Amino acid sequence: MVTAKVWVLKKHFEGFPKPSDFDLKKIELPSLQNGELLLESVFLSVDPYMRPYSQRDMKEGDIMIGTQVARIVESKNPAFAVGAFVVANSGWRSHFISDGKGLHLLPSSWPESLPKSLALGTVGMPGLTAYFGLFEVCKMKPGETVLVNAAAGAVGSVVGQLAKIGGCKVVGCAGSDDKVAYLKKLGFDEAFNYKTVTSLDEALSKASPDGYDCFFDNVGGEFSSVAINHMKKHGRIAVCGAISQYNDSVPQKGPYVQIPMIFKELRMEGFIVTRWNNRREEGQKALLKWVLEGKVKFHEQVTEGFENMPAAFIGMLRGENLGKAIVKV
Ligand SMILES: NC(=O)C1=CN([C@@H]2O[C@H](COP(=O)(O)OP(=O)(O)OC[C@H]3O[C@@H](n4cnc5c(N)ncnc54)[C@H](OP(=O)(O)O)[C@@H]3O)[C@@H](O)[C@H]2O)C=CC1
Ligand SMILES: CCCCC/C=C\CC(=O)/C=C/C=C/C=C\[C@@H](O)CCCC(=O)O
Repeated sequence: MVTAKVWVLKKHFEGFPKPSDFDLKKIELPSLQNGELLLESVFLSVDPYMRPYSQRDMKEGDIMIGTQVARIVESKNPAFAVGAFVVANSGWRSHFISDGKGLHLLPSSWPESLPKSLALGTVGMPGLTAYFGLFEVCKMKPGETVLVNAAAGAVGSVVGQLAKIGGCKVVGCAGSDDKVAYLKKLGFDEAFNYKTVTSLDEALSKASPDGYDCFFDNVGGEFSSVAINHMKKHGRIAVCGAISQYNDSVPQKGPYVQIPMIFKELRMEGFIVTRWNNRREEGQKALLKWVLEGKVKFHEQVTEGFENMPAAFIGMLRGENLGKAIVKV
């Protein structure tokens, strides 16, 4: 019998999640039935979506939602060999049993030199979000100017690098000087710390006096209300996330955007990356190639220990991560 450790949502979050909102429990796993496999989580992802989704999809006592890279420990399923690695969507669990549905084997071309945790970040859901958000929603063209916020994060850092590969000028913002330095290292043309600029309006004008063709919005709120006024005519806004609002107990009341939308004839489109689940392989192949060519660089904020999952999650929401926030079991 294998004892699995799991993190449950003890209490729905009110404002920022607190350690006391979580509970660590143990579950005895049964023996495998035919067709089943036993897996152990090796890397787990902590992502912003968990904050709003927990409110919408979970009840108190549920195991926290999330994805992991897991190793197959025992298998009664011929499609999955012991020792292979998969990406699963099984939540905050140290071990779990699966019937194989919803498991994605890591591509056989996955080089030993590359950390398998990238399958949760740059070459996984966040990287695919950047890929499809840029190519399918922003529809960026060479020579255009792209703005991205939360730019030093899992999604934003890939957005900026893909935009550079696509021949664009790239402006990014992040919440610390270290993150800004990282953006410059990644090749962003302009980068600023939105927490320390005296005026966001001036910072956006200085970074691109002619304005922006594409705005990849990860943050929402006040930033977006200002940024929309810096869009060029026929600009496109990809509404990817609104992390500035996820932890609000009382919803923010933003100024209205209709006038710039009309006057500049903007297109603003929200999206969820699962829209392109049928093109997952295409995106992963392209991202893996760019990583191996050194054209897309990555950084992971790795927290050691399953017991530190809540801390890693809260830390990410507070901006403590540079690059993808990962927990190594
Ligand atoms: N639509 C979709 O399918 C998907 C959407 N997303 C969204 O993309 C965004 C980025 O996700 P991801 O890359 O995984 O996360 P990140 O790795 O970027 O981590 C979150 C970052 O958000 C920034 N942040 C947190 N609070 C605020 C705030 N109040 N104002 C401004 N910035 C803040 C912090 O960076 P900083 O130091 O810059 O403040 C923090 O590091 C999120 O909104 C997420 O929900 C992600 C995946 C899929
Ligand atoms: C409930 C209001 C949601 C508002 C928008 C919030 C977040 C956007 C975002 O971050 C979306 C992330 C999408 C992730 C997609 C795929 C998975 O890896 C997560 C699957 C979660 C699930 O559906 O089980």
